[in-house]
Amino acid sequence: MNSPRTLYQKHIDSHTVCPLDDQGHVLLYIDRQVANEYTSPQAFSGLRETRRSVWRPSATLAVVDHVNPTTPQRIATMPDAGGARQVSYFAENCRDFGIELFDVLDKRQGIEHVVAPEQGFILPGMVVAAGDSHTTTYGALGAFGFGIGTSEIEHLLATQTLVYKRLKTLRVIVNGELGAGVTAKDIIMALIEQIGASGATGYAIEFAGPAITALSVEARMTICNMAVEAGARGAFMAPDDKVFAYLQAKPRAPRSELWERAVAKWRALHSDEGAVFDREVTLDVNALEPMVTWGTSPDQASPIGARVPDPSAQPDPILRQGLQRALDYMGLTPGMLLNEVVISHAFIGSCTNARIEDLRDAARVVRGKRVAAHVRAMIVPGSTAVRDQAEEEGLAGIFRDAGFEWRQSGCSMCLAMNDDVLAPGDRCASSTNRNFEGRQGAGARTHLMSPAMVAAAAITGHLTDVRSLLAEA
Ligand SMILES: CC(C)[C@H](C(=O)O)[C@@H](O)C(=O)O
Ligand code: SF4
Repeated sequence: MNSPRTLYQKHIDSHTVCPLDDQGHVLLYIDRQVANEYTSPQAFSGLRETRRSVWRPSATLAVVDHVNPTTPQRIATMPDAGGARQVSYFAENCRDFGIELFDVLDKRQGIEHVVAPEQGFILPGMVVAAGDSHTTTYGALGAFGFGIGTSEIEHLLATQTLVYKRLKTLRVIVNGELGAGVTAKDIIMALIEQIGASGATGYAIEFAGPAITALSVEARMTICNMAVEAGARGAFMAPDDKVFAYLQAKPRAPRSELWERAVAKWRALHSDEGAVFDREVTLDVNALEPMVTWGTSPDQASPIGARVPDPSAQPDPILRQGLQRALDYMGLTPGMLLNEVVISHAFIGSCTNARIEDLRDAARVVRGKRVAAHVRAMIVPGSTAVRDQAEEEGLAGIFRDAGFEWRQSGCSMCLAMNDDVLAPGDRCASSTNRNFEGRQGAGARTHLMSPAMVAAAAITGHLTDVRSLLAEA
């Protein structure tokens, strides 16, 4: 009898072309890849120099997302010369190598990790690699996604395979039931806080447990997306009926008999009873509060009701120094209440939290209220399709009426590679995934939180427990 296997082992076993050594390296077949204008240019240049072609052009979807502007009116020309070059070289590469491209004027454009699932381009059981670390997002669909570097992109485009080293497995079991106003973002932030920003380095995470099954597919994407902030190079969840329902009507999902056969296969995509994980972590979310970061690493986070930590209480001198540096950069005083931290900006966007459900969550908080006078608040939908849907549902109107800027889709202020950049000293409540120094602009300060929490901060002008506003409504 075969020994029980984890879902990770099943993904890797079914995609192993051949083992390469006895150190765990294999040649791994990759079903699909997504490419963006920022990390693909050198890979294409490499192919050009060596006169190689793309092995399977239909396995690649190309999306412009990192550098394009998000000004309310869509424009084909990039305002910045560097960005313009990246976008035009990307288009040239896609044309010459026969790859389908969603350019900025395409109605299907958006952030790659929002667009690929919404197109049904990613299906359960697939192994997906891309030149972007948040490719882990696809784990929510029962696919195995991970980020790769530029030379690997070149290898992948040329051969549809990668040299891959097996990871260790970590199962995160999430128990309990989320309270009102507490979301998937808070679960993943609490996990990262608990295990640390490199707590899952070397591991693939499988998320399981009742609190995960209870989540919508989009909420599960938030968790898999941010798992990379704990160091995981891959995160996934066993696909269930919710995933199948999510995928069924998507443009590129299989149809009729093929669909039935696919679903029957996908039902076997779970860890076997008795499968052994290298490590297991349990999280209980019954008492979980909305989380916010106060530092410059995603694990420097606390429940909104807490205070800014005091470095002098940290006995380890190295950790104490790191903590002090984070607080200096963030301009925070030890002991200060988190919900008294005044913000200048609010940003709802990114592949972590700018899907339609995120916008609905935020709109629920904002409806009938005004953004605080000293705050500049922006909404950058995760994709053009999300933007259109939000217009149709009347969410855009709610945001505009409240004083939010309603913009076009892209990575935008998640990493400030276009002209959506904060100034030194600006302080932003942000629904994104990284709060590193300078992430949203040199000298700018980022507080990560859920989109509903960003909405609450935008309204009151300071970090705020969203539950207090929901109770009022
Ligand atoms: C630009 C890209 C390499 C990067 C990533 O890999 O994640 C970006 O998307 C980010 O979020 O920092
Ligand atoms: S939205 Fe942010 S995290 Fe996501 S791909 Fe773009 S830059 Fe990276």
